[in-house]
Amino acid sequence: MNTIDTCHEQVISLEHVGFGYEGQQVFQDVNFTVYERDFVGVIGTNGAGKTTLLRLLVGLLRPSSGEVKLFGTPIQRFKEWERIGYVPQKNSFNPLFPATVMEVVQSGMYNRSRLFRRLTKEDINQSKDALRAMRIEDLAHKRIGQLSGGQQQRVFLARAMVNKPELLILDEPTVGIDAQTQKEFFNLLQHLHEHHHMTFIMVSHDLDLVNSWLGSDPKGTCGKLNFYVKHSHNVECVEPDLTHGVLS
Ligand SMILES: Nc1ncnc2c1ncn2[C@@H]1O[C@H](COP(=O)(O)OP(=O)(O)OP(=O)(O)O)[C@@H](O)[C@H]1O
Repeated sequence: MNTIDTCHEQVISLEHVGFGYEGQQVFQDVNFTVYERDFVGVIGTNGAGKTTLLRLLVGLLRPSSGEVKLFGTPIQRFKEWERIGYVPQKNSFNPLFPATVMEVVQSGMYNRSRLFRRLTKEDINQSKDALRAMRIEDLAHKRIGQLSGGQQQRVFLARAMVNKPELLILDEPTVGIDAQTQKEFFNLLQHLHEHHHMTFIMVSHDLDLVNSWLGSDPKGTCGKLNFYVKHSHNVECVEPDLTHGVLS
């Protein structure tokens, strides 16, 4: 996808990828590459295949042809899922789900190797930082099922960011979130992209936002999908927390 800048490692590559549901072809022969420190905005009409594309990238769907690679490894052999944060479209918790907001956010820190390990003080500070980034510190001890849809979405975003993933995959992340929080969230994403060596791929219906941030010229197309790409070469911040650059 980003044909100009080859100074960084490949984070995602799709090589001749095809996919269809029960005979209905969604993609054919898709080729693109996302490099470290790219921010990719994916725009397309309803049904164009945006969610399907992201589900292929996180291994929830398998391509019917071609190959998906993450960080240079074919996805069927990829194991380092803690390097990736994913926020699917339209999450919601059953009102009876027993976990608190803090527990849901901290569940983003577990992977197979850490499953039975106690959280360290640093882990706890990191989870508080993610809650602060999404302005939900005051909800930390509430049950997730009792929150509004927009509040729950903020919890999913905090959960995806708690490990400070190298690649963040977002499917219409701010649907249902109020305007002020959306603005703060996009400021945070922008800062993380520009100064924290993170790579992003985000589906959005907000063409104005994508154009104002990533430019009005798509760098690639795949069927009915358009990819807008911005690459960062900015100096990186040394501060480890998520919120230092954007929130007071
Ligand atoms: N589980 C499924 N089984 C069969 N067909 C599906 C399934 N999920 C999606 N599709 C079809 O695949 C195509 C792409 O769907 P997808 O959800 O990826 O589109 P999208 O671009 O994310 O749409 P939207 O903007 O409405 O969210 C659509 O024609 C849809 O009807």
